[in-house]
Amino acid sequence: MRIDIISIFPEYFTPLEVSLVGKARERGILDIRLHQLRDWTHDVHKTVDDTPYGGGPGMVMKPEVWGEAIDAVIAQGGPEGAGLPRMIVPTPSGRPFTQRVALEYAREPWLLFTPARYEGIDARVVDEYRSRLRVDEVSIGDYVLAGGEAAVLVIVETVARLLPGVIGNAQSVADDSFAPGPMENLLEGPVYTKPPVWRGHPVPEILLSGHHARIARWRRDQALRRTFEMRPDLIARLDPESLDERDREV
Ligand SMILES: N#Cc1c(-c2ccc3cc[nH]c3c2)n[nH]c1N
Repeated sequence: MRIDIISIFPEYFTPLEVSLVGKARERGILDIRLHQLRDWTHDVHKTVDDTPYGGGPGMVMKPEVWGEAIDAVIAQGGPEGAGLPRMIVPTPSGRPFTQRVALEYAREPWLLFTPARYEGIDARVVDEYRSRLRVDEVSIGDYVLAGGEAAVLVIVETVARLLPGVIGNAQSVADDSFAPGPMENLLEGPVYTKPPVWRGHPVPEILLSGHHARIARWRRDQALRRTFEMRPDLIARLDPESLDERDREV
């Protein structure tokens, strides 16, 4: 997968050089390219923003600069056969970024991220590229960041771990909270490792039993309880068909 990120803070993406994403890049699973938006300005101050039409606080990012930058990245071409990139615009007013959306993105050969700053990008940029590309305006949550870069970090890491070969144990991905399937809309329960007792806190006996069916049942019970406690809104979204008799008792 090829990922291009255009930003006025390319240094914000240093975390993508380490850990899981960094290793995926070293192994050639991910090709991430960073671009400094100011490289497409033409004034001595490298201006990327201006005052909003209609008045109001803050500044708006200029369409000309973004247009030249996006056109240049597209012109570089992507992976063979990839065609044009899917453009992802982080914004608090976007559709929710969920595990299901991440799975969609993980199937794409080429993603182009355009994280904004200030009050956002002139709306005509999205209008322009919707006529040429698939453009997604997405939000990573109901709170307001100072810019889109942190959202790109979240999205890239979430997508990268879904790529074949990135996570050693594919079952771990399949067992994720929110992963489509038996765990969709369920939170993962508690996890434990050695020692069997730590500061007087024992590991639940069932986990030491070696009885895999009972352990699986216990884990599902814990997931249902945790979801009920922490995210009752998700319980309402559970498909009743996916619940067995035991689930209904939890
Ligand atoms: N995604 C997302 C966002 C943002 C966000 C995204 C872009 C900009 C540009 C200026 N401020 C921004 C906030 N806030 N909260 C989210 N869930």
